[in-house]
Amino acid sequence: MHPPSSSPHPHPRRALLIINPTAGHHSPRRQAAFVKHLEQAGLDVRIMETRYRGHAAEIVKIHLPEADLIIAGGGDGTIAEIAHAMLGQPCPLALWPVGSANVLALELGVPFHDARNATLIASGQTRTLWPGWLTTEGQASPTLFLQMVGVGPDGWVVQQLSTALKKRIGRAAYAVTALRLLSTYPFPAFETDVDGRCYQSRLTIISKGQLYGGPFRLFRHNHHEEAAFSVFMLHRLHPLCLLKQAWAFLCRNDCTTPAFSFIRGRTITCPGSQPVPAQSDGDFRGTTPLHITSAPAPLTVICPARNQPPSGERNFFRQCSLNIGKRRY
Ligand SMILES: Nc1ncnc2c1ncn2[C@@H]1O[C@H](COP(=O)(O)OP(=O)(O)OP(=O)(O)O)[C@@H](O)[C@H]1O
Repeated sequence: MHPPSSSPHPHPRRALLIINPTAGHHSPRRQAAFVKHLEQAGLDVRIMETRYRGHAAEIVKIHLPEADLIIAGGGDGTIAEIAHAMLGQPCPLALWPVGSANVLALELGVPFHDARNATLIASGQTRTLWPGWLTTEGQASPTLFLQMVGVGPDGWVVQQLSTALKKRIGRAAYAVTALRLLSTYPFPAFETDVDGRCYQSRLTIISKGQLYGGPFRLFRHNHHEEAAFSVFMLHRLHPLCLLKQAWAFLCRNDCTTPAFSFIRGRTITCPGSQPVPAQSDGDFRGTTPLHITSAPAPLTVICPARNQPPSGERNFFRQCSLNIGKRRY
């Protein structure tokens, strides 16, 4: 049913590079060097910089017919915005990961070395991904996501995050904001319905990939090429359950505490009698009630062939992440 997942794309030559100049690791100098690498690899590059949120989608709508491929220069939010505007088109999407977290690029094994990435982009090696499709309360139309959705404290942290702080200290801004959770966020319980089964949760993470918050591996499986998701739910805040889970995590044991669930699902709904904040791919998306399913069409993305471990997994984190990876999803 799904199209072939890994194939070379025929002669992509006219590249449209759409750049978010406010993204965490972008600089004009790095941009000039990257463009040179792309040109040396044989691509004709046209550069367009965004001026505001939503501008990248407008650029795609206007200039897509003149491009053989589009390169999204930014973080996960900009990539998702561009991917949404390209959905259903045969034109492939390449990534230039210059955001703060770049979780999708880590997940897909896109090189962070710009010369190597330019060579990959020119090679036209693609995979076919099935993005997620999120609708939240008050949203006129669904939002595409490529990596994950967080509902509850995760959504609250992204909602409260100061853009200036993120620009100054990068990913650490999430941790600093998260410290305020304990004093400010009420941790309400809310319903999460996964393929018709209903759970009580205080934090729900719906993910296409394995990584969370950068190089941390939370899930064992990767569903980028399937119309499915991994779902993590935190059911209880009982300190003993949390300690038990933390201990099992450190000892690399499986843990049967009822505080957590890892399951797989295709359709997720949080009906929400009270509004609970949600984020997708690092941007605040509103509140519950929300509904998640797969996007109506796949997306062709230039990246290495599958079955390589996520490129961002570092040794220390690999040790930790293997623990949680041993568990369910
Ligand atoms: N010129 C712009 N000014 C302000 N916001 C922009 C601009 N261009 C894009 N955006 C929006 O900024 C949001 C965040 O940007 P982006 O994801 O590229 O970088 P980041 O937040 O540094 O990286 P990451 O998502 O990996 O943490 C995106 O949702 C995007 O739509």
